Amino acid sequence: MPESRPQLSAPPRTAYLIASGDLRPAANAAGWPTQEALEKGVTEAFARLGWTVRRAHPYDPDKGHGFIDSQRAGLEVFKAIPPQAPLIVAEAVWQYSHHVLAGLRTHEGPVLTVANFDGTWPGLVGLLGVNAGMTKMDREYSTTWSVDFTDDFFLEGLREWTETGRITHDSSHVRPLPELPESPERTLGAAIAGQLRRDKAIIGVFDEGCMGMYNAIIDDELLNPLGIYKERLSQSALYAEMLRVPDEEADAARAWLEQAGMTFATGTDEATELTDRQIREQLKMYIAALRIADDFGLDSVGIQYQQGLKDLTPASDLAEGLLNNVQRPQVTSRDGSRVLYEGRPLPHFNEADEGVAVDALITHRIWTAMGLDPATTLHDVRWGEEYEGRFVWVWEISGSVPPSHLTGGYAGAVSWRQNPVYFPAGGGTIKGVSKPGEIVWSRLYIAGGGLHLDIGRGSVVELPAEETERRWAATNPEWPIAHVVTHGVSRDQFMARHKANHAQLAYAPDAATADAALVAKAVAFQELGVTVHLCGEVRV
Ligand SMILES: C[C@H](O)[C@@H](O)[C@@H](O)C(=O)CO
Repeated sequence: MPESRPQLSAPPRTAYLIASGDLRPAANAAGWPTQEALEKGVTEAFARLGWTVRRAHPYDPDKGHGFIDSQRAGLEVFKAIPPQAPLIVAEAVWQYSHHVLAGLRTHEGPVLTVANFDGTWPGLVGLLGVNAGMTKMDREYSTTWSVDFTDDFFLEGLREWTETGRITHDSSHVRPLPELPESPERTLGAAIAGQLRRDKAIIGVFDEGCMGMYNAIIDDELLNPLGIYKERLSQSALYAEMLRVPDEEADAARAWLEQAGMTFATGTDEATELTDRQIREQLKMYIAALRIADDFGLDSVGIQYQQGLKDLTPASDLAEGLLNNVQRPQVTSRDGSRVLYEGRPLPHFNEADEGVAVDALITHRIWTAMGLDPATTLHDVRWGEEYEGRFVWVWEISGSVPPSHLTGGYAGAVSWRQNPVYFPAGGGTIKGVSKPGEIVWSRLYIAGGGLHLDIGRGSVVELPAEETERRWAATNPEWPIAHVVTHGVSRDQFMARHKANHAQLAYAPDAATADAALVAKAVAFQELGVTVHLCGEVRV
């Protein structure tokens, strides 16, 4: 018989604190000082309310951090937490949600996720990821964030949570998609949805479940009614195909990129610098991904890259940004007889995020039908600060965007080595500054057992070069940056509402065209049975 465990009771005015971490030891050790500062700020703020914060798991001196660094570790930690205790999930780094979701699923007390509003490590990204995981599993939670843990918004939120077990946020910026008048965009959206349902499409997933992102897995039973089916592929097959690509083909792709104006910041130290060998392997991955996509007739593809591949070969980012761009080095079938996906992107969903896969596929089709640049990408919702009186987000995906999104296009794209903390085998990014312009932003997510889309308008704005450099230095300078202003959505409204670590964006040439494209996209999703929410100032 399994032994029963004694019932643990929750002490009064005490919250337990857990910290989910990365799976990669280097990332956990590097982010630990920032996590300590967050926990100190949170503990002091609770103390002011007469509450004690008790850490539920210790710092490990051998590992150099105090994060929960595996699902198993998470299960063990939860055994010692009284089931009814108020529980804080504190996140200052990127974290793998599955480390704690099992425990959170059955925990009976109120849960509060909290992050430092700071760009040093992707803690806000981690917070949004775990929130989205709990949203998908219908686990109730509250969430908050703070720059220095002394502001009224934060303290008032903690007071409310300690008194009621909940924090209420302002969601007055969200409304359902209303009945829309006849328009060419409405017709287009409905037609794109009809075609997808009728003819169906395939998204190819090279290993599902990247970095513990439970929220980024869309179950087939939710996905298939949209007409979208998964082709489950293995990263081993991708690597095997890379081995078949001759050096000359990869080198021709590199020559094409350099001809187009892209530069590579290369060196010779494999451990810390970007090398010609790494770039060659990355371009073999680009070619191999297109060939496998062609073999399986894919409409979109995603490479998770992490677990496994990161220890074998350089980062997938260079391949990913190129796949999402219309103009890119030409790739033929293995026998050289056919150009693959000629003159168009093969929409790629980074980190195998299937919410991105669906969004990118539909965006690609609508933007193409409207004669717009269909290049679309996700970004991490990384951080942000006010600049001259308005809040400007740092949206910064961890490696690459399609070069047409950058000021200067390929000429504005520089490839830097990925950070050894996350990417031991190196590889180059596609770094640059996203061009100023009008955008449609969105996110597909699972809530209440169904699919939802939040969609809004925004602008990518230009900031002075020094401000861009400051923001890069405060985050990851090797990654592409977008200075995003969300229309009619404040920082706190966005943070409270957003159900993903990622946000999708696509450009339009002017505001009126962006409004029209948003209508077509919203209608397409609605026709597919997705519940559409308009966020902020949106003209429909
Ligand atoms: C390298 C990092 O782990 C990133 O991959 C991470 O911050 C994310 O992109 C999460 O969306």
